[in-house]
Amino acid sequence: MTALARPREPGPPPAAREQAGRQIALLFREAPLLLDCGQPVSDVRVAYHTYGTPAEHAILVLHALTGTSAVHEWWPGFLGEGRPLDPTRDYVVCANVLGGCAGTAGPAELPRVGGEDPPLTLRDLARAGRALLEHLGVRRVSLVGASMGGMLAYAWLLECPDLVERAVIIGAPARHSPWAVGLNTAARAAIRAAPGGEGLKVARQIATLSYRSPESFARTQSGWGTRRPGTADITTYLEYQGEKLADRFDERSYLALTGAMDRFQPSDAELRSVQVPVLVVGISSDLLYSPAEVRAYAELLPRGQYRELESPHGHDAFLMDPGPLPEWVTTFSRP
Ligand SMILES: CC(=O)SCCNC(=O)CCNC(=O)[C@H](O)C(C)(C)COP(=O)(O)OP(=O)(O)OC[C@H]1O[C@@H](n2cnc3c(N)ncnc32)[C@H](O)[C@@H]1OP(=O)(O)O
Ligand SMILES: N[C@@H](CCO)C(=O)O
Repeated sequence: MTALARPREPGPPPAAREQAGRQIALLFREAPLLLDCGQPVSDVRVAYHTYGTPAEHAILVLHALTGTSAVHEWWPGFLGEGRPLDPTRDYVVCANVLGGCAGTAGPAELPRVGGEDPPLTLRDLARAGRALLEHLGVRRVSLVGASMGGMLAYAWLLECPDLVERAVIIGAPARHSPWAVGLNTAARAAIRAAPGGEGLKVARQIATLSYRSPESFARTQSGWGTRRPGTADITTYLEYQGEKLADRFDERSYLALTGAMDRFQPSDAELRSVQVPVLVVGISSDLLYSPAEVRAYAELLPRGQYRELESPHGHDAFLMDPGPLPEWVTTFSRP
């Protein structure tokens, strides 16, 4: 990998905002975390939020690619009394993933391999999450994950079958298709070609197109010149989304996490070994992970069920147009 600009001190990127209620655990002090690449890592910092009263059973929320542990910020409609993640009856836990940039140890704090950031795997991320659960005294979990969080739920099902009671996987495949790897390849190439933030902006523009749909943008961004004379609204929208991500996210985390998603390639036989009930939700207009692709993985799971969220807004419908999703999560995620 070409050296990326903006070398900085270990820790979250300067732009990362402190979040209310965020807690930090220092894990792997006595026995190191052994990454799948063979590197041991000690003293791993994990940032997390909890909601509700500590209990042996938790609902573990697994966030998407650029997400954080602050579920109340990015999924407010799902968290609260009477909602799917109800702190008056559930113990809800969400941790920023290993390799992320919202408080948990990111690539700059992990050992380099061959002069590069370590090739993290989703199973590494699950093992780091498992250590947090042990730290919190949690013995059984229901998983709720969307997008990268949904792929990470598949990794948890395979890596920690003794802990997982059930899972809700939203808008996620068990393996990345060539299409998904290709989109990430272009995004990473943009970051490497223009390190220091400019490439990350382009990566976000590419990703944003894959997170929505032609109909979604026809409905919301069909104007011209609303923000800048003579310029299509979709152009200024994508530019703005790129700026916003570059302000809050770290390019090395983007490379690490998209790489971890791409290299997660469990076999059909592994997926057929999953013993717990799993609700898999596809999104009707998802261009990144088609509903047919998502459904095919549900059908490999012995106790998989499939439902489809009808929305014109594409992959990000789980954030912007969830429809009946809260009800589905409520009925499925509790023991
Ligand atoms: C599951 C997870 O972990 S996700 C967590 C990490 N990700 C995030 O926190 C971001 C999640 N949010 C999103 O991705 C989006 O907000 C969505 C998909 C939920 C909703 O998308 P949208 O309805 O397009 O709203 P979005 O917030 O992206 O855009 C609105 C912003 O774009 C601006 N905007 C809208 N149209 C234009 C335009 N044509 N040109 C320039 N700017 C524009 C608005 O002024 C607004 O600005 P603001 O953010 O400063 O208030
Ligand atoms: N838009 C969300 C979901 C992408 O999968 C994110 O940025 O994390």
